[in-house]
Parts: sequence; C-alpha cells; structure tokens
Amino acid sequence: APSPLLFQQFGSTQPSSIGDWTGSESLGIAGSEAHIAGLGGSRRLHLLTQLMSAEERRALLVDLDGRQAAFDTALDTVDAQATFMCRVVEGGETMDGALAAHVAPVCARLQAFVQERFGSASACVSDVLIRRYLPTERRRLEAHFDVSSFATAIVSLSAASAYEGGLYVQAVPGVPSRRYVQLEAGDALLHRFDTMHGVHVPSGERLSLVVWFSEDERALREGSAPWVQREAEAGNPEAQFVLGGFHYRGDEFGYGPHDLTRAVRWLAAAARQGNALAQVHLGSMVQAGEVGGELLARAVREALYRAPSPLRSSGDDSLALYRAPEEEAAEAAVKLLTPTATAEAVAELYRRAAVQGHPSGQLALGRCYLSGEGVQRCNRRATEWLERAAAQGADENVAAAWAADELAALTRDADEPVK
Ligand SMILES: O=C(O)CCC(=O)C(=O)O
Ligand SMILES: [Fe+2]
Repeated sequence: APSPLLFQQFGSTQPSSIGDWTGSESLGIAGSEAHIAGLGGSRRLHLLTQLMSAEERRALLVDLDGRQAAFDTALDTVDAQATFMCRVVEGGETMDGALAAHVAPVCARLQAFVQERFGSASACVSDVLIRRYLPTERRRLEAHFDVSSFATAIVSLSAASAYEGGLYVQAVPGVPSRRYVQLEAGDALLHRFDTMHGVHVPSGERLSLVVWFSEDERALREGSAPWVQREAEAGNPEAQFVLGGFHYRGDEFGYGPHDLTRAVRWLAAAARQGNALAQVHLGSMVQAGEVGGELLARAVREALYRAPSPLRSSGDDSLALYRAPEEEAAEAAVKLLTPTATAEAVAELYRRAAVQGHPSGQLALGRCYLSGEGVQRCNRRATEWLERAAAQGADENVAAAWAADELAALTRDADEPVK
C-alpha cells in the first residue's frame, strides 16, 4: 500500500537574495499529507545555498583548530553524552568574542532571512553554537525538537564528501521516516520548533554551526516562547505536543508550574491529529494511572473519538466502540469508561503510534498483546510488533533495545520444556 506520509520533500530551487546574500532557496516540508492540507506553514523547511563563504568558513575553522578546549565535554541534556559543542552566544550573551566575530556576517544574513520569511521583523539571535561529530567522539544527536526556538538555522561547515549521513529530518518518530538533508559546505537548513530532526554521522567528520532565533528582544530577555502556544491554538499538532510537554514538566519557557489538566488537553489534541509522540505519551500516562476520572474520560474522547485515525492498521480492530462516528455515541461510551475500556483506549493510542512507525508505540503495543491488556492476548501479534520495534536498531533507540529483550525472553520461554 502507498504510504500516506510524504516525509521530507523539497520543491524546486529558486534564486533568492536577502541583504548581501544571493544564492538559491528551496522550500520543503517534513510531514504527512493530512498535515500539509491543514497547515501550510508548519514543519516548513528552507534550504539555502552558500550562506557562508569558503573564506569565512576557513577563518572560523582555523581559529577553532587552534583552540580545541573551546569544545565542551560536559554532559548533554538530550542524551547524556558529552556534547563536543562550542558555545559562541548563549541567551543573547556573547560567550566567545573571537568566534562571534567570525560568525557575525552569516548570523546577520540568517537574521535578515528569518525576519523577512518567518513573520517577525524583530527576530533576533538567541544562541549560536558549533558542534563537531568525529569518529572517536559523538556520532549521533538523537531526534528532537528545538522546543523553544522561533527559528533554527544549521549551517554545514564540512564538505558533503567528508562524511556519511549528517543532518536528518523526520515526519514521525522512528527510523523509517528519517531523511537526510544534503548540505554542501556553507549551505543552511532553516526550520522551526515543530520539525523533528537529528544527526547521525556513521563515518567521516562533520562540523556544523547552529543558530537559534527568538521572536523578539522581549521573548529573548524573558526566556519565553509564546509562539509555541500560538501555533498550538492554531491547530499545529507538533506545537500541541510540545506545549503539552511544557505543562507536564512545568516551569519551562514561561509556561508555569506542572499542570496535568493542560498537559492532557494539549496532548489529547495532538494525539487526535495523529501525533505519534503525543499518542504514546498520553497512553503511558493513562496506563500508569496518572490520569483518572473526568479528565481521563475527556482525554479519551478528545484523543480517540473526534476523528478516526487516518492511519488504520489492518485486521484486528478491538476498539470499534471508540470509532463510533457520532459524537452522541461517543459521549455515552465515555460514561462507561471501565478499567477494560481504559485499557482498550491505551492500546488503541499505542496502535495509532505503532502503525506510523514509532518504536515506543510498537514496543508498548507488543507488550499489550503479551499481557492481554486492552487487546486479546496473542503471541503472534506481540512478536510481530516487537520485531518491528527491534528492527529499528537497538543502538538507535532504547525502545528497540527493550523490544529485542522481550523477543529474546519469548524465545527462551518457548524453548523451555513443558513441565
Ligand atoms: O549539528 C547539527 O546539524 C544539528 C544540531 C542540532 O539539531 C541542535 O543543536 O539542536
Ligand atoms: Fe536541534
């Protein structure tokens, strides 16, 4: 069957110029058809050529070579590995004057572009850093959202021939939707907080310049990200997922303390639109008993009833009840949220994420089939989903590693003589 996901697509290349920069631009998107139909602006990608000249890069790299200590070997917040990154500007404050001077021209070009094309004439640079990916050091940056960035630019400092892999964007979690972006040295990819991306450099050496923008001086000063809420309210599912996370964790980017009701509301809205991360997050919250009573009923109604999933799995639909199209039937069913119905709702959330390729969804659904929680126990289906999760690679993803463990245990059990 043809995939409903378009993943990353770039349109034709157009000549473009802003300020002192002339080059070419292509517009792209990392997302699904449904997403594109509803929301033209989100997950939008801009690929710009030759934002940084060869001389500018050379001067920067020579300076960096002379000062290896500029690279940070402390632990990263994303994956607890050393970052091997060098901070040039942080929260609008210059950390390294010499490096800042080298990157000032490219930052000015990028700022002019963001101001003109991202809808804020007062957009300003908040953070600038340089990352390096070397064989003996870091090779990967896990897939993530730059959750608080109004706009991000990634400028490649290495020739495309110097390494394999590089920067990728992906429409949904999981390796299958990953697409590498071909960047020549000096080229830039611009995206927003709603594009999931990461880095994998299986061989060779790569350096990148990363520039984050805030919407204006005020947001930069406050450390706030009001654009996330605005986008969430406009219906952007990635923004809804990110905002749900802010409310769930609390005290991030001006969004106040932990607020379970708001977290559930936004995660359910994102889940309803097919956001696999939100589906799994919400499912695991419900499964862990963090959400109950009226809030649980509302979450299930919001996340599962309103619209049927565009990505149906084939075959066993254990949750026909929740697919009743009429809102009235839905209301009635919510009143009947028994432990069994709750377990079915959890399994259905996992299923919707699993069919999109989210390894955590595949693992969680496989476990449901093992235990019979929310679905009819079935070792064959459990094995199928665990195999799909495991196939994504244990070194890529912790869910894949756990799925492999579950499979190994299953095989062991099957081999044991019957007593
Ligand atoms: O190094 C890159 O190309 C991307 C880095 C990145 O995504 C980040 O620093 O948030
Ligand atoms: Fe990033």
